[in-house]
Amino acid sequence: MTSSSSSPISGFDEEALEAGRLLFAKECDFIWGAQTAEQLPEADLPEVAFAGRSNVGKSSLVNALTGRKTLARTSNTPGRTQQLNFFNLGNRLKLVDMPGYGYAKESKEKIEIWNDMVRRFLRGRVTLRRALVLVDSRHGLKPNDEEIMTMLDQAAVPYVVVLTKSDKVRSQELAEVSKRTVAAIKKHPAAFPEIHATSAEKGQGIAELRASLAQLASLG
Ligand SMILES: Nc1nc2c(ncn2[C@@H]2O[C@H](COP(=O)(O)OP(=O)(O)OP(=O)(O)O)[C@@H](O)[C@H]2O)c(=O)[nH]1
Ligand SMILES: [Mg+2]
Repeated sequence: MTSSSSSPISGFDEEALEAGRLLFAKECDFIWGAQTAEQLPEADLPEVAFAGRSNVGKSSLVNALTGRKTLARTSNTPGRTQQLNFFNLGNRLKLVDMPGYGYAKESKEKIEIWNDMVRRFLRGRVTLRRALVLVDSRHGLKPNDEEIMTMLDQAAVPYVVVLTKSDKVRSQELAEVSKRTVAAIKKHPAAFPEIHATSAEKGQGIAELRASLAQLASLG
C-alpha cells in the first residue's frame, strides 16, 4: 500500500518516512503521570499530546507509533487512562497520553480535576508543539471534539485530526467520514486542513504519522 492510499495525507517522501522510522525506533520510556495541574512535569522537550474521547484509541496509538504493545495501558472499557502520562522518545520528543473526555463514570470532582488539568495543559504549555485530536472512524466528530478543537483554536495550538480504528470501517465509509471531517474542520483555524486515518491494530497510516511527528522533534 502506498502512503497516499493508506492516509489522506499524501506526499511523504522516502526521506520523511525514514526520519519517522528512525525517531520512533528510539527508546521510549514512561517518565511521569500527572493527576492534577500542579503535578505537570518540567516543560523541556517538544511535546505532542494525544487527545480525544474516552476509548477512541489514544493509548493504543502511542503503542502503535512506538511499536510497543504495553507501553501505554489500554482497555476495552472507557476511562482507562486516568492521568496525563508523559513518555520520553529518545530525548527528542515527549508523547503525552491524556485521559479521554466524555466519560461519565467517575465522580464529578474527579472529572472536574481532570478537565482542569487537560485544559491547563492544552492552553498554557510552551513546549506543546502539536495536539492530535483522535476521532473514531465509525462515529466521526462529536460535540465534545468540537469543544476541544475550539479550545485549541483559542490557545493557538496547532492540531491534526486523526481518524482511529480505520480497520473497523469499509473503505467507502472511511472516505465518507474523511470527507465530512475535512469539511467540518475548515472553520477551525488551528486545525491542519488534512487529516490522518490510522489503525493501531493493522498499522494503516502509522508510518505517515511517524513522519509527520518527526518534523517536530528536537534535533539535539
Ligand atoms: N480494531 C481496533 N481497535 C482499536 C484500535 N485502537 C484501539 N482499539 C481498541 O479500542 C479500545 C480502547 O483503546 P485505548 O487505546 O485504551 O483507548 P483510549 O483512547 O486510550 O481510552 P481512555 O484511556 O479510556 O480514554 C481497546 O480495546 C483497543 O484495543 C484500532 O486501531 N483498531
Ligand atoms: Mg488511554
